[in-house]
Amino acid sequence: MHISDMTHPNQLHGLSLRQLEDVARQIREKHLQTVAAIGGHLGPGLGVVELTVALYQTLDLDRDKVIWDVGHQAYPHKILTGRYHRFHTLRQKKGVAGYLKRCESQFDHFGAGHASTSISAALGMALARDSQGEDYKVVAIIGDGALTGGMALEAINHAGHLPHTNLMVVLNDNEMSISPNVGAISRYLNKVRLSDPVQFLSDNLEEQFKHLPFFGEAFNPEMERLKEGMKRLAVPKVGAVIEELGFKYFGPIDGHNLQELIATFKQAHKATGPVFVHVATVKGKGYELAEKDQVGYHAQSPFNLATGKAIPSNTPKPPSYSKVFAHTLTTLAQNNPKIIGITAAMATGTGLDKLQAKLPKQYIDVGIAEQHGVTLAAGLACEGMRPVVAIYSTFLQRAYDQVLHDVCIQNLPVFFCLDRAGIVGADGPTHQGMYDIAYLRCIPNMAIMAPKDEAELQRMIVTGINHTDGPIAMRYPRGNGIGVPLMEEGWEPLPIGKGEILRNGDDLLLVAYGSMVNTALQVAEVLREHSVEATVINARFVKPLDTELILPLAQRIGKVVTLEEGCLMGGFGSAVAEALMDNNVLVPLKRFGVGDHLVDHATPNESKSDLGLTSPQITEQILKTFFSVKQSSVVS
Ligand SMILES: Cc1ncc(C[n+]2csc(CCOP(=O)(O)OP(=O)(O)O)c2C)c(N)n1
Ligand SMILES: CC(=O)[C@@H](O)[C@H](O)COP(=O)(O)O
Ligand SMILES: [Mg+2]
Repeated sequence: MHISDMTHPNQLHGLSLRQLEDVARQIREKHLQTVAAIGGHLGPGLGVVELTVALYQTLDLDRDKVIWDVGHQAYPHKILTGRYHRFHTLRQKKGVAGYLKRCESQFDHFGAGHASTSISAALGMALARDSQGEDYKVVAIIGDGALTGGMALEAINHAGHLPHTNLMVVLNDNEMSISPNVGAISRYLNKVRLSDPVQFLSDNLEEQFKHLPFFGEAFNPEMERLKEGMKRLAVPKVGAVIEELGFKYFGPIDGHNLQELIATFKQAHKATGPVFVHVATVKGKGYELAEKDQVGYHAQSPFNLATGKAIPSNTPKPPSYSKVFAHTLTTLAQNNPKIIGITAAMATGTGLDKLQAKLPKQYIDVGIAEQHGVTLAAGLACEGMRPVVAIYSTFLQRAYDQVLHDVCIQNLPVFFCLDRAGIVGADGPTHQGMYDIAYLRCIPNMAIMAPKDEAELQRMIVTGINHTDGPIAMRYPRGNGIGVPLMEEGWEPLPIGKGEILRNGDDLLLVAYGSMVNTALQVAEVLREHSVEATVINARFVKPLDTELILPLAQRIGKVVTLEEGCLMGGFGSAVAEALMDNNVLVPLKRFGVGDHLVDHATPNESKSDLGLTSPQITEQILKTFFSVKQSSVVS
């Protein structure tokens, strides 16, 4: 069977073990070739090739449901479910998504992207099945990293309390999150991984019993109860925690041994109630470089398969915002032991691994536990520490009540550094940093700022560290800075709530925020060619907004445009609009940002173009709206 002919996972049924092993080999090859060519998540999917083939061989995916946690590891799933021929479009505009999407395939039973949701969704489907008198299997596949997320534990708590609800949870335990996994649960699982399979020991004891005369042959309920009790006592307490939580535990099993996987899944399918199958895998399995550097090969840009090296880009690029953030914070932390950097399993993505390396005592990785991380920071702030929560804009959504309830209501000095704020590109709608301006701006006590470039980022970090009157949040985009000179130290803090005028002009007021300030300057230059002179303001803060600067200029110039890389509803433009209206400055205003719709996976430039957020598009819209200049007369 060639996987290019596979359109339905049920085609795995009836294949011999050798044929299944060949299918696994082909999938691994396709996964490797594709990710090397176009980039994406490499290690996670390599680790679940056999798990996917074995599980799907024991399911009927015309009826049964499979829910992958996160979904970054589900490339084998995509290859087996009819997307082989489109797989080369992975994470590209209008191509195959990087995570599961219900609208993409009948076999993507639940979408994700954010971790720790699979067991909740699976339990919901199982309860729906039972209430409708249906009879199909529901299986959640969750990684050991995702299992550190509170939602997963909430779902286990619920499922374990429903002894008659058939649900399988498959733990893909590779001892890794993006970085090495953290926490007591991970430690326990690692200990269990090293034990003999519970099932094997239990069956082995059963065999021994048969040779003991007093147990006899005839079925005797009393004796059965005695045997079960002795087995429970004799079998080491591996998996005991899981069993005590109401799950029947199977494992740990070798996640790359198809025969063992298939036998265990078949046995586990026979069990009733909640079932937990613990599968020990190797992240990056089958590609030596990824097995050796499991952090570095979690995700890759296009790379040379033979050397493992990223394909070099032709033009040298400025440092990334994350890199500048990490360097600046680490430098400040060296002189301030109260600074504690907190990440929720995103040490490499945020750059906090640099702080960890230099000042491990001032670094905390809470695992995929954003809610815990924020309230942990609140506790640290209560006791005079200077907690800095480095977190992607999209992942802070997971801890919204903790920001509001535990930090802002108590007006605690927590510094939130929101990376990946704005359009992120290939990760698509689940990862866009689209909403942080809106979701934070409405919370009392929160100050909110965004730098125009990587040099101002450094000044804002000092500003945030020094701001101890209450909580403060700073957002910055994914990717490289714009290439301005950076200072090694001695960064000057900024006055809270104050913007700056970057350019003067009497015909239009351009008020820009964060990553769109550079765009505003580009727009102003092109407008000049149409004899339109614009004033450009770098707002720096959306809360408090610098109304002393903005309102008089708006009143005098009489035409206002706002620019932000975020949702328009409740965003920066809304803040300016509210300030104009509340102060009776009734002038024409046009806001540029992201409308009330999701932003799908594409390159950031493709998304900006689709959203009308490129400089030429904004210029054209301004000329048309305010200066009745015809379309497409704009020099691009
Ligand atoms: C709520 C949330 N926080 C952080 C992330 C970023 N993230 C993506 S995959 C990953 C690690 C997941 O580890 P695990 O579940 O063990 O899967 P593995 O990569 O090991 O296959 C993290 C932290 C996320 N997707 N969702
Ligand atoms: C699957 C997941 O959520 C992370 O791996 C995410 O894709 C990282 O995003 P960046 O590539 O922007 O760090
Ligand atoms: Mg893992």
